[in-house]
Amino acid sequence: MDGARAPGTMRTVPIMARREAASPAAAMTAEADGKPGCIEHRAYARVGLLGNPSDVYFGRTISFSLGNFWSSVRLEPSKDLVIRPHPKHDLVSFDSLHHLATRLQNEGYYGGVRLLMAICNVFYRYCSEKNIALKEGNFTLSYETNIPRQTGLSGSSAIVCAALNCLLDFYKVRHLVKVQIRPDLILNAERELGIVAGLQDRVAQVYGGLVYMDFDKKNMDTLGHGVYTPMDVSFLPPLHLIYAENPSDSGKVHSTVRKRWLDGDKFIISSMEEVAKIALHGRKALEERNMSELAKLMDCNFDLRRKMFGDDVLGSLNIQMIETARSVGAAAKFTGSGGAVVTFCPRGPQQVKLLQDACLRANFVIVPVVVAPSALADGDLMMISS
Ligand SMILES: Nc1ncnc2c1ncn2[C@@H]1O[C@H](COP(=O)(O)OP(=O)(O)O)[C@@H](O)[C@H]1O
Ligand SMILES: O=C(O)[C@H]1O[C@H](OP(=O)(O)O)[C@H](O)[C@@H](O)[C@@H]1O
Ligand SMILES: [Mg+2]
Repeated sequence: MDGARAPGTMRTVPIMARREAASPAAAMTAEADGKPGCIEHRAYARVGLLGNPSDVYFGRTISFSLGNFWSSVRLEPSKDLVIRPHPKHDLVSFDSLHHLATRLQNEGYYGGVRLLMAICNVFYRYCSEKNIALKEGNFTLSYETNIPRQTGLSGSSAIVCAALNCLLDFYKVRHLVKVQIRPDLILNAERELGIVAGLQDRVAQVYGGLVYMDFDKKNMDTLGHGVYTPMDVSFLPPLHLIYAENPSDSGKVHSTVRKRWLDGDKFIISSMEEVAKIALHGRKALEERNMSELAKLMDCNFDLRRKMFGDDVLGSLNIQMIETARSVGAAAKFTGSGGAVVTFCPRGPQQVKLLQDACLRANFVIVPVVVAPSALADGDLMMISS
C-alpha cells in the first residue's frame, strides 16, 4: 500500500522493527495508488502494558502501539459523501440462514461503517463548535483491518483513529486540532455508538510508540485531557502476544466494576488506585531497566484485575491464557479487557521456547510483539512540545 510521495496525499506507515526509533509516521506523504487527492492512514492495535484499566478511572497507564496488526482508512475525493461498507466486515449478503446466524454469533451485528460515520459526525460537530472552517468538497471513506476482533487490541478505535487522520488532512486542519484532544474525539465517536471504552487505546493510537499516560482528575478537568508522555521504545524488553480466537465483550467486562466504582465501593476504588500506581512504578522500572520489577508489576496488574472483576467476568479462556504463560514462569496480563495477553519471559529465549510450546499445546496463537513507531507528524510534535 505504500507508494511514491506526492503532495496532498498520505501514505500508510511501514511496520518497524521492535526497537526501531520512533519516526514521524503521520507526516509522511505519498500517493495512495496514484490517485490525486487520495489520503490513506494506518492506525495500529494497542497493548495496555501496565496500569489498565485504571485509565477509565482517572488512573495511569503505559501502553504501546502494536505493529503486528493495524487498520487503514482511505479517503478519496468524490462527488457525494460516501461511507463504503467493507465487503467482509460489513457483510449483508449470506449463503444461507445458517451462515447469517453463525456470522452474527462470531462477529456481532456491526462492522466499521458505523465507526466511520460516527467519527465524521463528531469531527464535524467539534469543528463547528470551535469555529474551524471546513472547505467544500466530498469524499468516499473505505477501510481495511486485520486486528483480531474483540480481543482487547482496540480494533474499533484503530479504524476511528485512522479515519480521523484522513479527515484532518483532507480538510487541512491538523494544526487546529490539538494532539491531546484527538483521543477524546475518537472516544466520543465510539461513545455515540454506546461502545464502552477508555482513553488509553486512543492515546496509544494517536501518538504511536510507547506512551506513559496520566489521567489524573484534576488535569482532566482543567486541561480537558490527560498528560501523555512518549517514552523511548528501547526501554521495552522482548515481549510476546498471546491470543485466542474467541471474542470477549469488553462492554460487559467493564459494567459491574464501573457501577461499583461510581457507587463508592471502597475495595474497587482502592484497588483501582493500586492499578494506577503500577504504571507509575513501571515507568521507573523501565527507565532503570529493572526487568524483574517489570515482570512483578505485570503479574500484579492482572491479579488486581482478577480480584476486582472476578473469574466469571474475565472468562475461563482468558484466565487459561494467563495461566499458560505463568506455567513457564512468564509474567502475563491482559492487553485490554480480555481476549489477548501480553507476556514477558525474564529468563530469555529458553523460557520463550517453553512458552511457545505451552501455547501450542493449549491451542493459543503466540507472536513476538512488534512496537509501531510514533504516529506523530512534525506539526503534531511541535503542538505537544509547545
Ligand atoms: N475487525 C473489525 N472489522 C469491522 N468492525 C470492527 C472490527 N473490530 C471492531 N469493529 C467495530 O468495533 C465495535 C467494537 O469492537 P470491540 O468489541 O470493542 O473490539 P475491540 O476491543 O477490538 O475494539 C464492533 O461492534 C464493530 O462495530
Ligand atoms: O480493560 C481494559 O484494560 C481496557 O478495556 C477497553 O479496551 P478493549 O480493547 O475494548 O478491551 C478500554 O477501552 C480501555 O480503556 C481499558 O483500559
Ligand atoms: Mg474497542
